[in-house]
Amino acid sequence: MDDDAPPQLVNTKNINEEIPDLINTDPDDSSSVKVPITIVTGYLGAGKTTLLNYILNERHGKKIAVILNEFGDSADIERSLTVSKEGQQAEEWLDLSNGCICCSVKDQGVNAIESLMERRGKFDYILLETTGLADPGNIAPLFWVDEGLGSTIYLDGIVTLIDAKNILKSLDEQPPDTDHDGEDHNSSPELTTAHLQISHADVILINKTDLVTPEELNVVTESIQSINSLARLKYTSHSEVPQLEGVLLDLHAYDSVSAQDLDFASKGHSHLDPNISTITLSVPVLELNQLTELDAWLRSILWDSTFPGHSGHRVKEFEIHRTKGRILLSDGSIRLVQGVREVFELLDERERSSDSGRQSSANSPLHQGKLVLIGRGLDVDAFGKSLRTFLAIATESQASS
Ligand SMILES: Nc1nc2c(ncn2[C@@H]2O[C@H](COP(=O)(O)OP(=O)(O)OP(=O)(O)O)[C@@H](O)[C@H]2O)c(=O)[nH]1
Repeated sequence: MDDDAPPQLVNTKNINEEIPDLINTDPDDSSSVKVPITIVTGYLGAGKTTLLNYILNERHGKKIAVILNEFGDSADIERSLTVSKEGQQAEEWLDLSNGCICCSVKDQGVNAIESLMERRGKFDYILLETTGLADPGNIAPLFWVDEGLGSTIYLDGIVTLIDAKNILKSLDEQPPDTDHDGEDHNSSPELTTAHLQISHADVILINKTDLVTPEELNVVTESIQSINSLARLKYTSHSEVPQLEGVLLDLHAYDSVSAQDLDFASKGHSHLDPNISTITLSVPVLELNQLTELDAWLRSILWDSTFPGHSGHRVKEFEIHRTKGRILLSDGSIRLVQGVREVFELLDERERSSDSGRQSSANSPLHQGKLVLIGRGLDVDAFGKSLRTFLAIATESQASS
């Protein structure tokens, strides 16, 4: 964030003195409610800081805490997890005139959030701006899994900003040979940071639309949708998003899966990018006991990057960044599938809709289940065949035993 922005900042050096007032033992108050966090990512210069300044200066009725830091890659996260709190705390806390608070942190990713949570009650939303080189797939599971930070925070969504003028160049860049942790766990020399930021996004803001022609914008849109057909797209100039609610914030992207989103993803977007794409698989109506097989199939493709029953060497055939699905069961119930990289959940829709206060009636009925996968090297026919075969073999062996 620029040193000279945003305006009207009031320095709250003595913020710690206010903490006792914020601690409330009433279980019904805000301190027992999980706080949503939205990750704002995007390549260098895409407009992330401009977006946060915009949000911090708008009157939106939310008390938003912003964290700016160097949440770059898994090596950064590990470092920040192991550094003691007294270590290299480099925070600057600012109270903004519209009720937001802002925390500028350099390399204390997880500690910054823990320290922020000590100020609960002062804010009801967290925005985390990552560096331009961050891979959101490394960061998202920190807030999603139900332990550690995940017990006080829930991941609401990942917003990726795109520089409409430069994105095609960024997608063509030669990526580094390995990740920062020295391991080639993406196993793909073809994917750039820009690919990863697009493939993990729940919302994509195509920014800097003032710098391109409508024709150029169409090409950019097609390229992005060919990578990630699930994300909702929004066009912006100077990162201005007049309505935040439901567009950037409060998406519930990790605890709900709407039939409309899956329908949209399967609308046959072109496969322009040779490396990475979105595929949609139809899943037949399953018996309750077939969920075990579905779970085993998902573990194989997400944990081992290979189809179950694959003999011989376990080579990584593909990599999956994002998984979403609605599975219909013969008893009329629905299971939701949510995944980021190897972390995934199979959720009962009824529980989730009451959890998140959302009603599933917003979802049009599907006659069969759907599973949407975003990742590298995904061949829709091979995946469909593997899933059908695996479920059929399991059903046959259950019938004969
Ligand atoms: N013309 C134009 N310029 C923009 C727009 N959005 C942002 N900018 C400018 O682009 C530059 C980079 O914007 P930032 O918001 O700093 O981008 P960032 O993603 O935070 O950049 P890094 O922190 O370096 O990754 C700034 O000079 C902005 O004023 C836009 O929609 N149109």
